[in-house]
Amino acid sequence: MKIALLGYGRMGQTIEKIAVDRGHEIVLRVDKGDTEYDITKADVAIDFSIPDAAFNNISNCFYHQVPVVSGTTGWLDKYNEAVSLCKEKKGAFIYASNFSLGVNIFFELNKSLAKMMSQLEQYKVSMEEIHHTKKLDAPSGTAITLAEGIIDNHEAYTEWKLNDSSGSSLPISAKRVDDVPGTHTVTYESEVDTLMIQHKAHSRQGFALGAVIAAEWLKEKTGVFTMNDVLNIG
Ligand SMILES: NC(=O)C1=CN([C@@H]2O[C@H](COP(=O)(O)OP(=O)(O)OC[C@H]3O[C@@H](n4cnc5c(N)ncnc54)[C@H](OP(=O)(O)O)[C@@H]3O)[C@@H](O)[C@H]2O)C=CC1
Ligand SMILES: O=C(O)C1=N[C@H](C(=O)O)C[C@H](O)C1
Repeated sequence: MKIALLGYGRMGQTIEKIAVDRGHEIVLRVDKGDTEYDITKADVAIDFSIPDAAFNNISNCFYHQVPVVSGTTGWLDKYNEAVSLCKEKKGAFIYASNFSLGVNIFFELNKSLAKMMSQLEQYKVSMEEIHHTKKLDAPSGTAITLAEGIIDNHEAYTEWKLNDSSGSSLPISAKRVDDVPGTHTVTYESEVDTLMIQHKAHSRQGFALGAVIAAEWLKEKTGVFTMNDVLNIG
């Protein structure tokens, strides 16, 4: 499979190694300032760029009918626009805030737990995410997906807020520490005990492998999909 990498930073370079190990060829590496490139030489594009660039990178793939997998976070105010454009241009698209297989299981576990805890008023929920200091967005895309999973399944919460537990807000704390690839913790606390679920990435390998698996799955499809479609869960 011929792959275009849209964004050749920490994730782009990790994806390259895994893709080559799985027998794929990288035919294009696009980074800041690269505007004149031929996306059509790729069978599939993988976008791990920056919040300000993701929507344009993804749209360009739709205009040229190149299937695109995006893991860039912090641009989701334009997600619905991207979905509409994909459908209009008969493109193929998967976005995930986290491509690691473990986190996608964690997302489902989080929803089931929220449904059960919704019946137990004595427990208050909070979330924490920890990432490296170079991360541009806060809270992380993964934390937002986890928060949405709780809000959809727990009666007491209607929105999430950074460090604010007032009213029906689910508080998220975002910490930045050198070199941490990504740790997410959901905590339910009562007066008598604490229940926690956590996913801790040991490196970027898991995110990159999931993105390559998603690209292999998407290559000859048309439509808008999620990692649940790829993994057949949820
Ligand atoms: N969904 C998931 O599983 C995961 C998502 N992420 C997300 O992926 C994104 C990238 O993360 P990471 O690799 O760590 O970040 P990096 O900063 O290491 O890489 C981003 C790259 O994008 C480049 N870039 C800037 N502008 C453009 C543009 N217009 N087109 C293409 N590339 C451009 C940057 O260049 P320059 O440095 O010169 O500006 C940089 O090389 C982030 O949004 C992060 O949150 C990260 C890990 C997992
Ligand atoms: O920027 C990162 O590094 C990561 N970003 C994603 C996010 O915002 O959730 C996924 C992962 O946690 C690493």
